[in-house]
Amino acid sequence: MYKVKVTDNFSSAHNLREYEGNCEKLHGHNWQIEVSLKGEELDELGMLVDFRELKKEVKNILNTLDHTYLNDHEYFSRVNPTSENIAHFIYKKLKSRFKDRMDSVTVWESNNSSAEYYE
Ligand SMILES: Nc1nc2c(c(=O)[nH]1)N=C([C@H](O)[C@H](O)COP(=O)(O)OP(=O)(O)OP(=O)(O)O)CN2
Ligand SMILES: [Zn+2]
Repeated sequence: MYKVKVTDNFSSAHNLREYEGNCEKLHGHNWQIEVSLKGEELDELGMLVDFRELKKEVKNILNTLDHTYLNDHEYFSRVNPTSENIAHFIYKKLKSRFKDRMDSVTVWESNNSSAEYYE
C-alpha cells in the first residue's frame, strides 16, 4: 500500500453552540489540515496521485473556509464547527474527487489538539 499526504492551513472564526465554556464565544483559530490518500496501484509515472493535483483540490475547499465565520456556512448551521466536523466536511468534499483513494483528514486546532476523520 502507498500513502500520499499533503498539509495546508486556513484561518477562521467560530463558536461552539451549546458549549459550556469559553468556546461558546466567538473566537478564531489557525487550522492546520493534513489529507492522506491511500492505494495499491501507481500510475505510469509512479504516482498514487500527483501532489500538485491533491494540493489544488485541498486549496479549493479551504478557500471556501478561509477568513470566514464558519457558523455562517450552510453545512455548519446543522452541525457545530468542531475540528471533527471540519475534518468530516473536507473528507466528504475530497471523496467526490478521489473516491476509494481517500484515507483520512486530520484537523489541528492548535499545536496539541487534533481530530481525524476516516471511514
Ligand atoms: N473534541 C473537540 N473538543 C473541542 C473542540 C473541538 O473542535 N473538538 N473545540 C474546542 C474549541 O474550539 C476551543 O477553542 C479550543 O479550546 P482549548 O482546547 O481549550 O484551546 P485553548 O487554546 O483555549 O486552550 P489551551 O489550554 O491553551 O490548549 C474545545 N474543545
Ligand atoms: Zn475554537
